[in-house]
Amino acid sequence: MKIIRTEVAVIGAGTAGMTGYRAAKAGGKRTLLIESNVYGTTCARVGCMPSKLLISAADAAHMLQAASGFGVHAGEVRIDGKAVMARVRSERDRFVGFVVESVDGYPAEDKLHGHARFLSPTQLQIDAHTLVEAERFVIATGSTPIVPDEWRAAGERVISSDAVFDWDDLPASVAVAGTGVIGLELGQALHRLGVRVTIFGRGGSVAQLSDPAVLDVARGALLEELDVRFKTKVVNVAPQGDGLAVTSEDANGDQHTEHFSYLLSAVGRRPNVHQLGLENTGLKRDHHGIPVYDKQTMQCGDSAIFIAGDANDERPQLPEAADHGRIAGENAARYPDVKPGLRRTPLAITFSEPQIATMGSGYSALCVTHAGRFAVGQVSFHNQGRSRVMLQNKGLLRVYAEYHTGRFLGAEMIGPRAENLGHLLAWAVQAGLTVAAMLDMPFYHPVVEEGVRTALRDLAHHLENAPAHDGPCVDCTPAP
Ligand SMILES: Cc1cc2nc3c(=O)[nH]c(=O)nc-3n(C[C@H](O)[C@H](O)[C@H](O)COP(=O)(O)OP(=O)(O)OC[C@H]3O[C@@H](n4cnc5c(N)ncnc54)[C@H](O)[C@@H]3O)c2cc1C
Ligand SMILES: NC(=O)c1ccc[n+]([C@@H]2O[C@H](COP(=O)([O-])OP(=O)(O)OC[C@H]3O[C@@H](n4cnc5c(N)ncnc54)[C@H](O)[C@@H]3O)[C@@H](O)[C@H]2O)c1
Repeated sequence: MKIIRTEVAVIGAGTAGMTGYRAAKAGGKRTLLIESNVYGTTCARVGCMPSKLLISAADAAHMLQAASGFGVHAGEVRIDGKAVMARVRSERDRFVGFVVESVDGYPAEDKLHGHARFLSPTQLQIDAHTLVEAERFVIATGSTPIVPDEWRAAGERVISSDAVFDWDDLPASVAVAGTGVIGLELGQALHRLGVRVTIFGRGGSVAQLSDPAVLDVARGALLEELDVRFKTKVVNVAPQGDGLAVTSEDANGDQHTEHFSYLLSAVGRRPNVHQLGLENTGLKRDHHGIPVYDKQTMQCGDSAIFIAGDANDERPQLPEAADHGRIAGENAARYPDVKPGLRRTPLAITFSEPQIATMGSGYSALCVTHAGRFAVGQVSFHNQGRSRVMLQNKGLLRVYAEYHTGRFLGAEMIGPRAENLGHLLAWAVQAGLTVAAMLDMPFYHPVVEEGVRTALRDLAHHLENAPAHDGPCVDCTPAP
């Protein structure tokens, strides 16, 4: 058995791990990056980038059909599934290539291939070939799509998002289980590319939304275009011909069996913390098996072990993986003198159409932290000038602010250009702006941002009716 001694060992060469590796090296420590699979990251290989490539193809197909609303007729629309998937794969490979090129640039002695497992708080076993002894560790092992065992038993036509980007043609039909981010992004994209798609949601949730009013509008907007069956569970999956028989059950208990080429399981992702030997580290773990860690430093307890990216399941998104990785790597190098790193205002975007964005504190969280202490303003995009001009006048934006201080707290929306409005509003939250200060900012004409102004004016109006008995939040607002 080979033995390697190092100062920092980083487990996982995804976005969080690569960022953590670079930060620990910049902190002057001998660092080893351990990866069990191929290099290239989830984001580039099977995540953000290939999914957005598929969505862009779907947008192109949709634009041709939507053009008739402007009196512009494109003629017969033909979707060449092989060409669509060839572009998805070749552009994906290009992005993966950049990542692999970066890893190729790391010194050979800094890289080790194999599955890492803790034997003790200072030792890792790598497959059967190497023992790594390190002073400090960064766990950056990512997450894995959940495919329930009873579905998996139906064979290889039950897939996760990982499989979609390796298709060399578009299938005839796909059942999607889950109305989360992946279910909606991929389900809508496939539908727009001519695939027969049914999306099953066991409840009424839509992506990351929590505000009942926005959820209501979101469900309506999706149902106008897509076959989404809310409150309907997939109860049985069985092989049938070259596809699957999928049986679902609605809220009345009525069952329905339909044939699909594939079942795409989009019911969430599980952090990769279960085959890591964490029981040998002495770390305290939560009920999901994730080590209890500090969200500002990424440190697990007071140990020399740090956890970053999807592995800690806090905000499983690419920008967070990079931030976590940097903070974890810097602190691994600095240990025991760890410091809080920069955590940004939460921002999440679902690339459906209409797009969905949430930023700052969401409605359900505010109902707990600010019960009775926040006001709500809103705008419907139905009659919003520029949105109507573009034939994208669907959606609702709800904005939240604290009574008395007028501090802007967050927003949830489905609507046009949500990826852009989401950034604008997240920056306002992080800058600590009040609603009055936001309304002092420039707004051009005619722009979708005028819709934001309408919502903020509505919010300012509601802030004037602050309940007299309630002071500002003592836990979260600086003293006057
Ligand atoms: C379909 C899809 C679309 C997405 N779209 C977006 C988007 O548009 N925007 C966005 O912000 N986010 C998006 N995400 C989320 C984003 O991709 C992830 O949050 C991010 O890539 C996580 O990075 P990571 O470094 O934590 O994990 P990863 O990149 O998965 O890296 C973890 C690495 O650890 C390795 N590993 C695991 N266990 C071990 C072990 N024991 N030993 C050694 N190595 C190990 C794995 O092989 C892997 O290479 C999407 C995700 C998916 C699935
Ligand atoms: N645009 C983006 O930023 C983006 C895109 C894709 C993925 N992601 C990340 O990947 C993560 C995982 O995405 P996801 O869509 O798999 O998870 P998710 O948590 O967003 O959604 C899972 C959905 O499946 C439902 N569900 C759970 N069990 C079910 C069952 N047995 N049957 C039917 N439905 C069931 C849940 O209620 C939920 O609505 C996201 O949390 C997100 O952070 C981000």
